[in-house]
Amino acid sequence: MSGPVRVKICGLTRVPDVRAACRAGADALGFVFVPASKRWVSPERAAELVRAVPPFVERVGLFLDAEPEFVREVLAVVPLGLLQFHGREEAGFCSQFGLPYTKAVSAAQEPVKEAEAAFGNAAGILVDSHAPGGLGGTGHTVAWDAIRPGRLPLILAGGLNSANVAEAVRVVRPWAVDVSSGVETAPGIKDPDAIRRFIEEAKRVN
Ligand SMILES: O=C(O)c1ccccc1N[C@@H]1O[C@H](COP(=O)(O)O)[C@@H](O)[C@H]1O
Repeated sequence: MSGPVRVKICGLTRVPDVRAACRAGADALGFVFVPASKRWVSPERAAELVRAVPPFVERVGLFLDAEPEFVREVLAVVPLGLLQFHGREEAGFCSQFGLPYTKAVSAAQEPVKEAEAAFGNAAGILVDSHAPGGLGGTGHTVAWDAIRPGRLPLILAGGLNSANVAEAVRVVRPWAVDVSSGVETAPGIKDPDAIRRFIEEAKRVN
């Protein structure tokens, strides 16, 4: 890792939360296009949310075993800059949309090195506590000391919050951290104070 860790706030569903995250210094915002998720947003709703995102804040679309036609439908309506795949997608699938992508892998099931071999053209590997095929955003942490960053930027997710993110960054030294449930009062409903505290805590680690 070099410089302060980057922070992605994921699972936004409301314009005021988008604005609060940007004001607090978020580097990236995530929009969940997974119908079974409580944080699901329709493409039209996501387009409205993305209109509230200022320049230089990355807009990330999260998918889980979606049909390629659905990803294209979303891209036709929502100007995303990065795709995040959370299911059993393979590298060929992930790279067909003309946008950089990150691949989520389960910390317990796939070491980062193996993931990098399988997803060599990814922009980064996201380590989460989810099992492939299952839903993410569980709020469960992963065993940080078992994670060995490889050559690709590593994004650490899974159960992070303002009380544990500084320690997680110190142990793993990721390129970025990603949080959803740790800054919420309910799924999809973000708490501006929790977002602000989370970003402060993450970025204070040298
Ligand atoms: O947030 C969701 O509902 C979700 C659904 C399907 C796949 C991933 C999902 N969220 C992602 O899971 C990680 C960890 O989240 P948490 O901080 O533990 O709640 C993060 O990348 C979310 O974007």
